[in-house]
Amino acid sequence: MAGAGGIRLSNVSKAFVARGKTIEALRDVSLTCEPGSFTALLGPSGCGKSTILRLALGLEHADGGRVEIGGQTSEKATASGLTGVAFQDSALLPWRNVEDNISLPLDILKRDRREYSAKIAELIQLVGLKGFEKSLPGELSGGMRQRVAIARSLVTEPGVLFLDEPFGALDQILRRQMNIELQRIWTETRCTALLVTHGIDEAVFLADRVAVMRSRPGRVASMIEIPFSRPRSPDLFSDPVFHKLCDGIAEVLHGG
Ligand SMILES: Nc1ncnc2c1ncn2[C@@H]1O[C@H](COP(=O)(O)OP(=O)(O)OP(=O)(O)O)[C@@H](O)[C@H]1O
Repeated sequence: MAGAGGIRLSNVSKAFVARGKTIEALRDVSLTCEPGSFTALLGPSGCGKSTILRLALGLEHADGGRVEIGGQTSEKATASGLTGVAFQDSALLPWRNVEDNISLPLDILKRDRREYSAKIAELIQLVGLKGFEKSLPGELSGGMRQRVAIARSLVTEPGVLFLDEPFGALDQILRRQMNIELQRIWTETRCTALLVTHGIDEAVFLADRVAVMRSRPGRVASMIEIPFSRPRSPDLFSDPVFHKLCDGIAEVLHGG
């Protein structure tokens, strides 16, 4: 790994103009994720969570403030392969098999895929897809496709990993399993992770800190430290202290 880089947004603002109307997606957002930490972003629909990720990936430009990834601009961080990203809909190319989908970022960054063959095999093992190397996305279940997306996000050995509702389309049971797997994968890679999610329990289970956002304009309303030690056991999901914390976050989220 290139070394976990931190994520720093300082007083970031971003507005969009659509159909003659200005939408203030983010106003004065500051967020710092220390190297190697796991942060979850929770908030109502439209509060600007994905916009933060898009700014951090250099896919959008802030109107004001600064975005730094590992001390670099987001564009430089993305171009150097410091960042990895996995989206909700897995976004796999249907004509590429598992191995070829995982290696896609290498093609984009014009890296020699042959140098990564051991890494690709290791990632396939890490996400539990050994034996499916040559399978096409259409031959995989939703959970397996998301595992491919996670493996793909890790192929450049990124120091910073962005996850935009990676398990949002999965049912509750599979989602829990994937949460447990993601914890294991993150523990092995120790990259800096920023997870966008609508799941309070998912955020509390995985993160060191949960940032709760509010909308119109999008802003960080509260930062909650998660006290549970690691590794976190699946039993945590049924722990009364865990539930109390989730209930407290739900109150903050719903404006309590
Ligand atoms: N390209 C765009 N053009 C116009 N408006 C946009 C654009 N991208 C985002 N927005 C607006 O900015 C606001 C924040 O959007 P964003 O997708 O970041 O929210 P979100 O918190 O990720 O929502 P969700 O949880 O529903 O995915 C919304 O009001 C959205 O309509």
